[in-house]
Amino acid sequence: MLEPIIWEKDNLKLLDQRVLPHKKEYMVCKTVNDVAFAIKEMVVRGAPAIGVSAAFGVVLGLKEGKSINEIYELLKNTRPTAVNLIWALDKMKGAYEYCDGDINYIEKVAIKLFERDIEYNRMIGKNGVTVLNDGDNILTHCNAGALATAGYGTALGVFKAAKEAGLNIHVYVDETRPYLQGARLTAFELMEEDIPCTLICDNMPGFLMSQKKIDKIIVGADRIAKNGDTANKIGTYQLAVLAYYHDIPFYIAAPLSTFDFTIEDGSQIKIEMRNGDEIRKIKDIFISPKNVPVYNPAFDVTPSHLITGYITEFGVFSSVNELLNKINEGGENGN
Ligand SMILES: CSC[C@H]1O[C@H](OP(=O)(O)O)[C@H](O)[C@@H]1O
Repeated sequence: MLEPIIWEKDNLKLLDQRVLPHKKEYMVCKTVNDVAFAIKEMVVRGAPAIGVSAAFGVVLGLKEGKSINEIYELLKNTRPTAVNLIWALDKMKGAYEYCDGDINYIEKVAIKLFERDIEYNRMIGKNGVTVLNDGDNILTHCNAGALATAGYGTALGVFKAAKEAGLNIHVYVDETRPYLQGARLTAFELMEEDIPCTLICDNMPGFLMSQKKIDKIIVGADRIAKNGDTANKIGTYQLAVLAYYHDIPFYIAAPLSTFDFTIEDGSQIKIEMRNGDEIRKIKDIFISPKNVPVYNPAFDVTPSHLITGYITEFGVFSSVNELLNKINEGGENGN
């Protein structure tokens, strides 16, 4: 199993996703500033992975003697869209206040968040298998795999669980410009897992759908509002529109920590705008005029009416209300 995040007591090792798949290098984070840099520069990326890394960043910051509020603000301001970041920071701040700053207790909380992410991902995987059929061709976008989480994956966790369940599936992987999470990370993960996949350009899904070559779409998420509107990697919305037009089921795979019940709908989700050179360049080579104006939102928002279902650790739900009812019936653990 890939290990994107390794906690080693006094440092946090993060697999540098900027150089995958051809280089496997770890950035060793010894300070909270190192972790903040790693999140902002996408050394580590993916909503759950960002949250878990920030949790360990809190531990490193406290060991440096920084105040919890200073650490919280530093990490909170790295990337604005994935709610898992603030969710993890709130968990860590709550633990700090509960144990009055006992570093050993706080470290245990961070480790628990890491372990639970993997556990919940496996549950998401198993629940996701129920929406698949043997022989399905599934399209995914960006990377919602081990590299986007503590080490198993949400959307890719479904594909892993499907393989473990003996289903023969095939995955179309779009490249996902400009950071190329699909081409560089998802294709890498699926090849490592020996899950049949085909890499396509971002402009090809519509043609595949018109040929009826895609049976389902499963993607990850960065923030899901109370009404089910979902922020995910830029390009997700247009896939959902195409899926709706072609009557193809469109699923979001995400843990409860990605749901933001403090916001009513997607209009309240802050969309991260990233540096224009991410589009102007590929591997530091300009592919456009150096001073061409650029628009580079890292995410877009898919309205809930385009989403068939939400695959979570509690099960598969057609709406967020259905998920909330399940949780309220069975308590936090949903059973
Ligand atoms: C497991 S959800 C991962 C989610 O995060 C990605 O964004 P980024 O690579 O910019 O951190 C993308 O939206 C994925 O769906």
